[in-house]
Amino acid sequence: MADMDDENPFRDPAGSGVEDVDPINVLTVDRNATLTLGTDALIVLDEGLKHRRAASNLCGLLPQLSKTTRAVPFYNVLWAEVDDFEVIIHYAQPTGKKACKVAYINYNVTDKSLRTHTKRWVDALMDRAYPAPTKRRKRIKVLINPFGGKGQAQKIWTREVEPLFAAAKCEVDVEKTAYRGHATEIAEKIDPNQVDVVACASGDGLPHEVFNGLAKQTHPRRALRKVAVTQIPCGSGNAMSMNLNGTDSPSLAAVAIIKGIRSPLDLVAITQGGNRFYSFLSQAVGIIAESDLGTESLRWMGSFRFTWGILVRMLGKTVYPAELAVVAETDDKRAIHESFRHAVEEHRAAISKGVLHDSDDASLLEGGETELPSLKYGTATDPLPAGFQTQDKPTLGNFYVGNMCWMSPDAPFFATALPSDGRVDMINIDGRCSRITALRMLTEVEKGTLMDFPEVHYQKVFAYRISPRTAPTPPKRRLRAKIGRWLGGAGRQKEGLIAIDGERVPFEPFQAEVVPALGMVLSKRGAMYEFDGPKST
Ligand SMILES: Nc1ncnc2c1ncn2[C@@H]1O[C@H](COP(=O)(O)OP(=O)(O)OP(=O)(O)O)[C@@H](O)[C@H]1O
Repeated sequence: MADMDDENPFRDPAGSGVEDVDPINVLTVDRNATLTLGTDALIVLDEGLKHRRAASNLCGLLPQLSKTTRAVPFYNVLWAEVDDFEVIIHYAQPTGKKACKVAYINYNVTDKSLRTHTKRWVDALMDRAYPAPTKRRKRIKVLINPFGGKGQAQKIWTREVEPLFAAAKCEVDVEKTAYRGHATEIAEKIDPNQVDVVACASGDGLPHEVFNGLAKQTHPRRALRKVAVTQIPCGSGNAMSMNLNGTDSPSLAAVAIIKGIRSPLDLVAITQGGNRFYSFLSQAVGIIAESDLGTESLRWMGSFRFTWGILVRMLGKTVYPAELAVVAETDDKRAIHESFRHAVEEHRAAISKGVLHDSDDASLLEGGETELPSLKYGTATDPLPAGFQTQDKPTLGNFYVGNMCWMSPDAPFFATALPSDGRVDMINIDGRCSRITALRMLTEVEKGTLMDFPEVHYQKVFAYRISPRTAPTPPKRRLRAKIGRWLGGAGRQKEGLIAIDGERVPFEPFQAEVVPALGMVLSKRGAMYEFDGPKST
């Protein structure tokens, strides 16, 4: 894809390959204009552009524009068709670094002998705009959470996203969520044969509900495998879009969805008490859960409340005691980096050979396995099975488990996370680590190098059980603890917090196990997140 290695998907590719082009790639539309299929982009060469622009040139006061060519990366091309002899191209035009809008190119082919060539040329443009295995004209069920983030989801959808989906001729069906849990109910009833994609105009709460709704269908495995879950970032937490669309801009995310490749995603089966559900993003006990869920009274701070919440608790050396039992693959950071690098290289090789497959697993889709896989390690209330390594952690500070890399726009906590490697990445940090180190960690998170701190225990994990306890406060420190809680926004909080995909669950033991490739998402790259790996080892 044109933008695979580039932050800005709308760059004009340098050297788009107009020299030495095969005549089959050139469409002469009139005496002065040609459209050429370059290496990465459509090249519009139009002598007329010069004159047209000159006409609005404020009586010659502005310097004459001489630009007669422009390049539209194939990634930006949303649709192309020919109607009689009129060639119509819809594309996403950048409007600054973090947004785009629909624009059009229209030309009449004047030479009537070119009918067959024109048709072939337009087909070839569409093939480049949607290289295999990208599906065209996706059937998208859009769910809008009118209260997500700053309550702008409806407006964002109408102004920024809907026109792009329409220009790409996607089939769209829109529904607003009316209450908590509504997205689960909708997803439970979706016909997987009629819907390719559920796009959640929301934060990470709706995708969580949609995965769990699909998991409640009569043939859940099939539904989870067929319907790709995506996010149009409109919430306060937009991690899914950061990881898969590479952006938290709604319009750029819309293009990423239009051009997205179906990619399997591991889901994490969670059991707690009698409940069973799936997590797609993260589980947190302690500082992260508290900074996310326990800072409601600090909403006036905007997104800074998370950082503030973490700072106050870190500086107060807050601990969250728990018993932790883990089935891990490894905690050797060098080996983890190494296997991540290997996965990146394999993926690059697959792209350069053009062997990215569409992830439609025929055996699952055609009447194969349709039920949810049974739990390998039982539930949180069963006796702990063999194979779990148990440790008491009386001074645990941060327990954070991620299935994706980015947890927020500046925070690639889990630098080596992969979408479907059958493992989750687990971070444990002792709450007594020095304040200076804690501050350094906070500032290093954005580089993706948190895992390299010796104080950070980092593991690749298949399953775990955590049983958190409330830390007793020694009588002498009660006042200090109270002030700390108040400063951190948790003045009225009575018990500890657990966040799963950013949503609160009861403060009780839970067990988690990775179910490889159970879910389906759309991604820009296939089997990788939009993160180029940690900056050091
Ligand atoms: N109409 C509605 N009224 C109230 N809650 C809703 C409604 N629609 C969806 N929700 C709930 O809102 C929660 C948060 O949604 P979402 O993740 O989209 O927004 P957010 O702003 O990122 O989240 P948060 O409020 O957790 O910061 C979800 O659990 C969802 O079930």
